[in-house]
Amino acid sequence: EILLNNSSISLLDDTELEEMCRNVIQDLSAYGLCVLDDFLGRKKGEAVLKEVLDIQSQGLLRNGQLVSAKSNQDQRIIRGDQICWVDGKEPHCPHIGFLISQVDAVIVRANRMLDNDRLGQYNINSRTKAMVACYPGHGSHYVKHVDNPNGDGRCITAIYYLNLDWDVQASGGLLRIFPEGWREDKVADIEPLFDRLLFFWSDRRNPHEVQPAYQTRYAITLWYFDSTEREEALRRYQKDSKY
Ligand SMILES: Cn1c(O)c(C(=O)NCC(=O)O)c(=O)c2ccccc21
Ligand SMILES: [Mn+2]
Repeated sequence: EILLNNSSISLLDDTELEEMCRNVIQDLSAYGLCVLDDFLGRKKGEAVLKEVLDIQSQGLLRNGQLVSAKSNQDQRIIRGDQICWVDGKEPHCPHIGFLISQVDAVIVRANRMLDNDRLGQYNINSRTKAMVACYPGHGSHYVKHVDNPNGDGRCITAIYYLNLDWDVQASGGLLRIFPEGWREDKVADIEPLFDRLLFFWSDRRNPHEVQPAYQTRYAITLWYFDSTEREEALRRYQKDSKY
């Protein structure tokens, strides 16, 4: 995992950053999720997209390992996603690195703003590498799951979407979150729109699924660790911490 450096420089000025973090904290506390649109702006967003397309054209995306699913009768392909991990320092993807630094800046600041150094009950000081994901279309999807069901340390999932002019009616690919505590019939449907940044608690509060996509669907995901839960998890599973 990667330690956050508290000096992540934000594109935003301090007031704007403070304002954005207040919004993130409020929404996470109230709904368990937060959507920020136009996070980088069109130009920088397109530069990130171009780097992802380059990664894909170089064949660096590997087929997402099959999820050992229970007896789901008709679902032949459990997941058609293709992924690769990027730490953002690589010379061939400076803009992905820039995106990561901007998300880090929000998390670092938000972590500092609330309850003397804690985001809610968390203290975040590290994260995973960035997972670049592509759903190739043809109905590729991701079954309902929880990112961190067993306390592996991950507390916030951050997903940045890269899909220009995405139309869910035609192309599917909706992220449907089933937030714990919401009324039975209430779900959060998030469209994977270009330059959209989504935060949500990574634990059992947010089961979610990616509905079948019929166009190529790109996203970059970062998972942020709570230091206490992470230390505990590393003690428990020293060997196989895959991040
Ligand atoms: C490809 N992909 C995922 O797309 C999601 C996920 O929940 N995505 C939500 C989304 O893209 O809106 C995952 O959670 C995930 C976890 C491990 C490996 C691959 C994974
Ligand atoms: Mn997930």
